[in-house]
Amino acid sequence: MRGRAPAGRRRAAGGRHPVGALVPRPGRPAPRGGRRGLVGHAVAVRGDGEQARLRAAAACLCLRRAPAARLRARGDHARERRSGAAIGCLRGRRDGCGHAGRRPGHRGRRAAARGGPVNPPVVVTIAGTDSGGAAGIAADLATFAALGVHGACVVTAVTAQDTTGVHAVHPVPYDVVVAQLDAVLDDLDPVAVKTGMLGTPEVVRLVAERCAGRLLVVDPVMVATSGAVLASEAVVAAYREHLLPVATVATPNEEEHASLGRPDGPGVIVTRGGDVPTTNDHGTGCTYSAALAAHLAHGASLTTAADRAAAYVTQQLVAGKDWTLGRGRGPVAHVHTTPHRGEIA
Ligand SMILES: Nc1ncnc2c1ncn2[C@@H]1O[C@H](COP(=O)(O)OP(=O)(O)O)[C@@H](O)[C@H]1O
Ligand SMILES: Cc1ncc(COP(=O)(O)OP(=O)(O)O)c(N)n1
Repeated sequence: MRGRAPAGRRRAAGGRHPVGALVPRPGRPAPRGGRRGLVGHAVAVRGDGEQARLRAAAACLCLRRAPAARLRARGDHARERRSGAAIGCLRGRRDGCGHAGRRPGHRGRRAAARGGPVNPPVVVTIAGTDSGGAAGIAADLATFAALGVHGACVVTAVTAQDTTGVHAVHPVPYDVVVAQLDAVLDDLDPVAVKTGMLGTPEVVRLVAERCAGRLLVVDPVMVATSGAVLASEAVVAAYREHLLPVATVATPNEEEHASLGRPDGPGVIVTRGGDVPTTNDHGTGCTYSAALAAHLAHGASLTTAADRAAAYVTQQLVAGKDWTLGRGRGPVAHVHTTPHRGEIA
């Protein structure tokens, strides 16, 4: 649960190279050719009450890539699947489409042909760190791991933060954010992108430019639980102008929704608390949007992904409700009931 600060405040809101240098990677393979296009139509979703009510028209957001595109254009999903070409479709099996996830690369296809393991979907979070391990990158990567996707990360800001509040924010230099994003997009080719605290309008624009056309979950983080402002007016304006128009789905809470001018176009889920009685809820918004991105990456429809994300947050809030970590608003649980304890199976 992000803070409920007054509306006005909410809106303000190798080797011989030196440490931190950007080191060119010799012999790096050229990026895979062709940019993916997202075809299909986004889904009209809007929150209107206790939990966002989803008005989702089923959408087929297949990621087009020849030669699969020809099959897909004919709507021949079964043949496409047999050809090993199915990738990132937002209509899950339940919706009759049957796409399960991204197209595996050649190593994945060979492994699959042998009956071996296939690659997990890759999801990248572009967000800030929380030194307390509750929100931001920590929440996102923990949630991705729990939900069976490989998580990559682009760090936009470092925060000194704990259960009592945000004590300092240090934006990561723009060129370092660009370098992280280039590395992940070029090499790992994530099927989905999730954004959290972006920090500056320049980074908001960068993400809009570089990530349009992928499954894009935008959590427009503006204020922390503690009331600390994490986005300026200029960042909010950049969300409206650049990022929301290219998002697959945005997950503002009610205050953020108001700050953004109450967008009600395709793909808006307004989040709002829930029934679990707990004060250990620092990081719920990040966890919810990360879970949503993970389920979309697995090929769930938006409706299904939203339901599963809410169920995941509920489960983790229940798991941590009696914790007494820290002196303030405790973290949503990012641990699980069957942790690996070091035994060899
Ligand atoms: N106390 C709670 N019990 C059950 N689910 C919750 C609770 N708090 C949050 N959630 C779930 O997490 C989502 C995001 O929570 P919210 O408080 O809106 O996030 P934010 O931190 O962005 O304000 C909610 O829509 C809901 O699904
Ligand atoms: C680095 C960082 N990013 C995001 C938040 C906000 O987290 P969220 O889960 O959306 O809301 P709260 O947990 O703060 O209620 C943050 N605090 N830090």
